[in-house]
Amino acid sequence: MRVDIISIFPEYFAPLDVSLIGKARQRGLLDVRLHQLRDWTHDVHRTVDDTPYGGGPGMVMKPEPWSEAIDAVAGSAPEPPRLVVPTPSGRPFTQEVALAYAAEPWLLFAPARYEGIDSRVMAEYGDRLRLDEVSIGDYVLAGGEAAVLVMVEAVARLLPGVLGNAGSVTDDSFAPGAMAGLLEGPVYTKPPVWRGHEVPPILLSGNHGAIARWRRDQALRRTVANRPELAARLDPGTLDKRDRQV
Ligand SMILES: NC(=O)c1ccno1
Repeated sequence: MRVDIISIFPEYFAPLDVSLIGKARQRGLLDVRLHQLRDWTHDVHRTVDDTPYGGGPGMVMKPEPWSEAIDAVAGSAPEPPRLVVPTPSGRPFTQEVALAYAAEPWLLFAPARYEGIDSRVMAEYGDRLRLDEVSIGDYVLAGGEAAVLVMVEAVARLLPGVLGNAGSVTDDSFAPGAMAGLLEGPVYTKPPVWRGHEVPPILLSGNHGAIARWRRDQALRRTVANRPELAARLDPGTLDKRDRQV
């Protein structure tokens, strides 16, 4: 997968050089290319923003630098990238969206600063680059860069070969299949007793069927406790009799 990121703070993405993502890049599983938006300005101050039409606080990012940058990166590629713009006013970025992005050969992220990008940029590229305006949560950041880091990590870990243990993906919270719509339950490792806290005996039983049942019960309980709105949306068809007793 190729990932291009256009930003006025490309240095913000240094974390993509470390850990799993860094290793995936070294192994050629992920090709991340960073671009400085100001390289597509033509004034001495390398200006990327201006005051908003209609008045109001803050500044709006000018359309010209963005369109020149996007055209330079995505160009007239026969199979152009999907353009992803992080914004609090976007649709929710969920595990389902991450899975969809992981199936894309090329993503182009356009994190904004200030009050956002002139909306005509989205109108210009909406169809051709399958524009997706997404939000990582109901809060406002100083810019979209942190949201891009979150999305790149959520997507990259789904790529074949990135995680050492592919099973980690199938057991994820929100993963499709048996865990669909459920939060992950508690996890434990050695020692069996720590400061008087015992590991639940079922996990030491070796009874894999009972362990799987216990883990699902715990996932259901945590989902009901922490995300009742998700629990309410669980497909009754996926709940068995035992689930209903939880
Ligand atoms: N919530 C978000 O995704 C976001 C992006 C930029 N600022 O906030």
